[in-house]
Amino acid sequence: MAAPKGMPGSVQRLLADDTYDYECDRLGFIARRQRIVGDVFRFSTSTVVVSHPELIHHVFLRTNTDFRTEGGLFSGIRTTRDGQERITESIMAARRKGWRGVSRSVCATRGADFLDVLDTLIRGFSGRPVEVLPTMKKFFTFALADQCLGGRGENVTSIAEAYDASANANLRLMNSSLSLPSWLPLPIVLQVKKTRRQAMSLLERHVAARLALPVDRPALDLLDVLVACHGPFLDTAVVVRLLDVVLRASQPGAAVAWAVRQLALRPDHLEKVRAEGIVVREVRRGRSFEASDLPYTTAYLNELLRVYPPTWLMGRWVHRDTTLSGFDLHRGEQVMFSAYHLHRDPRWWDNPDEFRPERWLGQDRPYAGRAYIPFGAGPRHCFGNQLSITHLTLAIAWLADAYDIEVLNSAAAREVPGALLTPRGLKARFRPRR
Ligand code: HEM
Repeated sequence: MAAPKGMPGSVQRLLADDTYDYECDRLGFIARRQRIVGDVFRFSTSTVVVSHPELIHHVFLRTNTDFRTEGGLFSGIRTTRDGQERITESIMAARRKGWRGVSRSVCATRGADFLDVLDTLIRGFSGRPVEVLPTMKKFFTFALADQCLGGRGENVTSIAEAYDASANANLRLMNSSLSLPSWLPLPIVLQVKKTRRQAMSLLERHVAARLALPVDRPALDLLDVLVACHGPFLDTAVVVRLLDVVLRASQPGAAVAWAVRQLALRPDHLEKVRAEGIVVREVRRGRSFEASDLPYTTAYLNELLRVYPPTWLMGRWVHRDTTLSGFDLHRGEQVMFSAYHLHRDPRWWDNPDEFRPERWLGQDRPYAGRAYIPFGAGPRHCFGNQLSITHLTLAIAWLADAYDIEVLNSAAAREVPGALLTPRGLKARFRPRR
């Protein structure tokens, strides 16, 4: 495929592109290239990186037309063009039904259950050291499975277990930046396929049982919404979509892990979150809730997602030949952009390296232009953003209020920019305060 003419960046080196340099230091590599080359640069013959918020926004807005999100080998069960089209249509149909994540009212009424499960889990460790990231990922997998599939009281535990195994295999695969062909019989590829098949078959049975219920019923969870707009789409498309949704539990899991680390590092912020503890205790007793009831914790979460965006790197496939900022892009190429770097760019933020939740408490947005994208933007922005904001605000407020948190290896827990940005290896102790 011909490279776009005139685009700055590496001219292909013999047998290599920038992959090696990138693999040595992903975050540093992007920052350096952007500084030296500019806001658009070529990473390899088929990949372009953009860093300017307006250009990123153009890509977001032109998704579903010039650009596509689906396209990777493991983004869905079907990799045929036809299958991808159906999945895209299924998602967009659910969005047309008004689904912007799980509705606020459903989130609110389930707040007490959510906190009960979190508290039981953390108390169960009885002050012993906890591996924070896997614990939180697993917790959110169960919380999401409940919210997306279990609104009618079905037991979704075994589906959540299968999802957890599938998510772990998937993350191991995605942490590698190599594109592995799906037919290659490598253990990791086989593991991804096997765990996904297991989760799929449990899910298919769950969906079939739900489809057998009367049609005119109120939507209590995401499955109800997808079933309602199921219409001409295959059941499998619904199932694939659901699998994808619950796999996203790793993202709130990563965000809470960052919160645990950050709260322990900054007792001044911890005290301000604790000052809102009374609200979260009332939620646990059944009071309904919106994130705005906890203004400081909400600001804290915004800052956390700025400095440590779990989806730190996003991308689009070029669906049809087009241009971006005057450069030609060809079908099949990829455009990548980094929320991490955008959120720390001094052109759009004051003192971007400072972790300061207070920047979110003023009347005005604390950034210029469109420089804040933890949940993406445009027609394919995050499906679960409302749910995540609700869950994360509650979880952070509860952990701060109910526990003394001691992080055991803050310096050693590395900022790992794999498929997600995570504090890999973080360990902490939680001691009940009352
Ligand atoms: C801290 C939590 C989360 C973060 C930071 C996050 C971030 C994102 C981002 C940045 C995107 C857009 C990716 C892109 O444009 O390429 C996205 C898409 C998506 N998110 Fe989330 N997400 C979170 C939680 C969730 C949860 C809990 C769910 C499930 C309910 C979810 C479901 C989805 C889905 C289904 C998409 C794809 C939407 C589409 O293709 O139309 N996310 N998320």
